[in-house]
Amino acid sequence: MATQTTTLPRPGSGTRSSVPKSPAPTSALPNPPLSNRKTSSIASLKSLKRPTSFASLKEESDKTNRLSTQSERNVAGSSRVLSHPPNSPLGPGGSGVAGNRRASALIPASPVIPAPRKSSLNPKGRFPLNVSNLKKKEEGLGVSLSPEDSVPPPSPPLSRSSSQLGHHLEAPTMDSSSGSRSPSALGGEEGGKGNVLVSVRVRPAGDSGKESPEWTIDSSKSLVRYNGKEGGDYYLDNVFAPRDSNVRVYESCCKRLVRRVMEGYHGTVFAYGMTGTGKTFSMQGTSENPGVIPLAVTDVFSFIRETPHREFLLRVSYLEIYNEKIHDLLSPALNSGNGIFGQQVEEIKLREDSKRGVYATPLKEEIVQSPTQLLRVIARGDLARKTGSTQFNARSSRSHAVVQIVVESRERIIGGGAPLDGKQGGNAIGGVRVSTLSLIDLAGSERAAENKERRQEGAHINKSLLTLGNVIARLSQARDGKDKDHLPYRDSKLTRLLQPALSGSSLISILCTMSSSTDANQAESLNTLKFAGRAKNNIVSHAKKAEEALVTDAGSKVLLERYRHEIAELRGQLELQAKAQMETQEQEAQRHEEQMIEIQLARTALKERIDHLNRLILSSKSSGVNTTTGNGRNSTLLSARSSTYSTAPGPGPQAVPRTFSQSTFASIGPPPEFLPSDPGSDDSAGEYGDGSATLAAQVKALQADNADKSRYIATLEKRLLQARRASQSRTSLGLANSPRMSGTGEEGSLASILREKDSEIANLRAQLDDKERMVAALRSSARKRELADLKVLKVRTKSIDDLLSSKRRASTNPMSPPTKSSSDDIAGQTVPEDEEELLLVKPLNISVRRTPVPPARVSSQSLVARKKASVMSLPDMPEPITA
Ligand SMILES: Nc1ncnc2c1ncn2[C@@H]1O[C@H](COP(=O)(O)OP(=O)(O)OP(=O)(O)O)[C@@H](O)[C@H]1O
Repeated sequence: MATQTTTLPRPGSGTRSSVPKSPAPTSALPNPPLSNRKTSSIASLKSLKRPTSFASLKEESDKTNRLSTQSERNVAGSSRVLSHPPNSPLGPGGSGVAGNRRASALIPASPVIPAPRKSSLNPKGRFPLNVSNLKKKEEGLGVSLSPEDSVPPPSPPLSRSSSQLGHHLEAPTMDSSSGSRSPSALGGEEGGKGNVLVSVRVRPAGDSGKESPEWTIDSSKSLVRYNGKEGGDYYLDNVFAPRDSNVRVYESCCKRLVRRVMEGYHGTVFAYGMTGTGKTFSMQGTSENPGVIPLAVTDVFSFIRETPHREFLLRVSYLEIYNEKIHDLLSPALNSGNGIFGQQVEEIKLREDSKRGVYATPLKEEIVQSPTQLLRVIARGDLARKTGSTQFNARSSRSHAVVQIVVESRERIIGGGAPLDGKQGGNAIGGVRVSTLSLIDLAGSERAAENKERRQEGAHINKSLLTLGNVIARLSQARDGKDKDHLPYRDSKLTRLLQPALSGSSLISILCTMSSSTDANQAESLNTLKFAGRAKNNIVSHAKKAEEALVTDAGSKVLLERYRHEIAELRGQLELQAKAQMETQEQEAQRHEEQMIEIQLARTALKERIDHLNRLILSSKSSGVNTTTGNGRNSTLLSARSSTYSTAPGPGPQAVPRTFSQSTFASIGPPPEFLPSDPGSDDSAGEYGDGSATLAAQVKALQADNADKSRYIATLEKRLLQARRASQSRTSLGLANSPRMSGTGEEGSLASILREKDSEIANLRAQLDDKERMVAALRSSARKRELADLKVLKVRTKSIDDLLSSKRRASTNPMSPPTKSSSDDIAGQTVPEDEEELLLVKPLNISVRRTPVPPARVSSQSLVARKKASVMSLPDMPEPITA
C-alpha cells in the first residue's frame, strides 16, 4: 500500500535524482537516446542515486555541490534545479524531480527556502515543503533557518527554473497591443519555466492488485518516492494520490492554464502514462467525476460570461493519430454520428505556417456556442476514437486524441456596429486575438501484445511516445545551442503536432499517470516518473499573449473577423432591403389610398348618377311634363311624347287633340277658363302630351339638368384635382426615392385616367353648351308663342266685339243682309301659321283646321330626343382600379 505521508525525505532517498536518466532498455516508454544520456555524467548520476546517510551528510553535501557544478555544465536539468529561485511557484527548488529537491536539501550552507509564489499555471504557489517541514529538514541537516535564509539568492540570468516564470503571468501582463510587455512576453529575466506544469497522478489499485509498499505518495509535498531498487524521490508540481478527484486534478494543474488561454495564450494539456493508468479517466472522466476536458469546457464558458467587454468565437476540432495516420474524429465520413464509422476520404496532413504554427488540414472545425454543444461535439469524436482491449485496459485508447479549441476574441463594440474600417465611433478598436487550447489524451505505452493488431498499434504508439521522450530529452541541449536544428519533431506525427507547445510557444501542463499497485509494471511507472522529470526540467515556455490582429484577408481563418465582415455586409443588405420594403409599402399605401379615392370617386359618381337619373324623373313629374294636375292625373313622359303623334280622334272630348297651350297653361298657371273643360279626360295623352306644351317646364327641367350636370362636373373636377395632387405628390416622392420608379406602367395608367377624365369633362362641357343653346332656343320660342297668344286673343276679342255689334245692328235694322256664322268667320280668317293650334282652345269651342306639325313641335321632339341622348350619354362612371 502506498503511503501518503508528510515525512521528510530520507536523506538517502533524497539524493535520488530524476534528472534525465538512461531509459531502461527493456521499456517501451520513450527515453532519451544514448547520445542524450551521454550528456549526463554517469558517475554523477550514480552518485546521486546512491543512498546517503545522516552521517555522510557533510560529505554528501560537498559531493552534491560538486555534482551541482557538474550538473550545471552537463545536465541541464540538474543545473537548473540549483538555480531555482526560492519563490518558485512550483515549490522550493522549483518543481521538480527528486534531483531538484535533493539539490536544495543537500546544500545546507545555502538552504533555499522559497517564498511561495504564484505561477501562471500554479496560482497557489504550491510549496511542497512547508516551513515546519523545512525546519525539521534543516534541523535534520544540522542547519538553522533564519528569515534571511528564506531570501532567495539571485537567479542566474539563464535560469530555467520551473518557478522562474511563475510570477510572470501573475505580474501585470500587458497586452502587446498596449505597447508594453510583460516579463513573460519578454521571456523574462528568469526564463519560461513557470509556464510549464508537470504533475503525477497515481491511480488507485484495481481489483486484482493492492497498493505496493514500494511507493510513497506524498501529495502535500508533491512527492512520489520509489523505495525499491533504482528508487528515488520525484518532486513535481503536483502529485495526486489515488483518492484525489478529477476536480482536484483539474483545479491544480489545468484551471489556470485554461483561463490563460481565454486571455490569449496558447495552452496544451496532455496526459501521459502507461496503458490503464487513468489518462482517459483524467481527461474525460465520468458523469459523476468529470475530467479535465468537461471541466475546462465549463471554465471556458464561465470565463466568457465573466468577460462582458470581449466577444468570443469558439471553434473545435478533434483528431486522432492512429498508426501514424491522422483521422478527423468529427468528419462525417469517419463518424456518421450513429456509431457507424466509415473510411476517411482525404488524407489529413500536417502543415506549418508562421501564423498558425503546425496544424492539421483539412480538418473539420465546428463552431460551438454552449458548453453542452461543445461537449456533444467532443462526445461524438470520442465515439469514433479507436479503442481496443489490452492486458491492462479493457477499453484502451489505441490512438492519441487531440481536442483543439480555438478561441477568437476581441473587444466588444458598444452597439454591435461593424468596424469594417477598424474604427468605431472615432475610436480605434483592436483586432482579433486567437489562442488555442489543446487537450490531448495520449495512447498508453505498453509492452508488446500477443494480438497482432494490438502489436501493430502498440508499435506505433510506442514509437511516437519514444520520439516524444527524445524530443523532450533533447530540448535542454537545443536551448544550450547544441543540436538545435536536429530535434526530431518530424519523427512522429505526435511530436510534430506538439512542436509549438514543446518548443515553448505555449503554456503546457503535463499530467503523468501511473499505478502504484502491486500488479502494475513498476518499471513502466518509473519510466513515467523519469519522463515527468525530464519534461519538468527541459521544457521551457516563453508563451506570449497572442497579438490582436486586424484581419483584412477575406479568406482568413479568423472567423470572428470574417463573420464581423459578413455581419456588416448582411446588415447593409438588410438595411437596403428594409428601405426598399418601406418604399414599396409606402407606394402600396399611396396606391391603396388612390384606389380608395378612385373607388370613392366612382361610388360618388354612381350615386350622383343615380340621383341625377332620379332627379330627372322627379323633375319631369314636378315640371308638369307628366302633368299632375289638380285632379291628380299623371302620365309618363314617354306616353306624353307618344301621344304627341296620336292623331286618331277618340270618342268624345278626349278625341280632340290636345293642344300645347293646355299644358302650357297648366304649367304656367293659365286662367281657369283655359283649363280643360272635361276634367275627366286623359289630358296627359292629349294633344299637348307630346311635350310641346311644356316648353317652359322643359326649360325648367333642362335648367335643373344643367345645374345637376354642372354640379357633377364640379364634383368630377374636384376629385380629379385631388387625384392629380395625390399623383403629383406620389410621382415626386417616387422620383425622389427611386429614380427607377419613374415612367412605370403605374404612371402610364394614371396619365391615361387623367386623359379620360379630361375628355369626359370636355364631353360634359359640350353637352352643357348644347343644353344651354337648347334652353335659349326654347326660351325664345316660348316668348314668341306667348306674344302670338296675346295677338290671337286680341283679334278674337276684336272679332267677337265686331260680331256682337253687327248682330246688334241687324236686330235693330231688319233690311241689313244676313251675316255669316261666327264659325265661318273665324274659319275664314287668316291666322298666322304658328298660331293656328292656339285656335283649338277648347273653352272657345271653335274648330280650327289642324296645321302640319309646327316647328315648335318638331323642335320639342328633337329636344326630347336630344335630352334622351344626353341622359344616355351621361359619362360612364370610372371603373375602380384594382390592385
Ligand atoms: N484515478 C482513478 N480513479 C478511479 N478509477 C480509475 C482511475 N484511473 C483509472 N481508473 C480506471 O481504470 C481504468 C483504465 O483507465 P483509463 O482507460 O483511463 O486508462 P488509460 O490510461 O487511458 O488507458 P489507455 O492508455 O489504455 O487508454 C478505467 O476503468 C478507469 O475507470
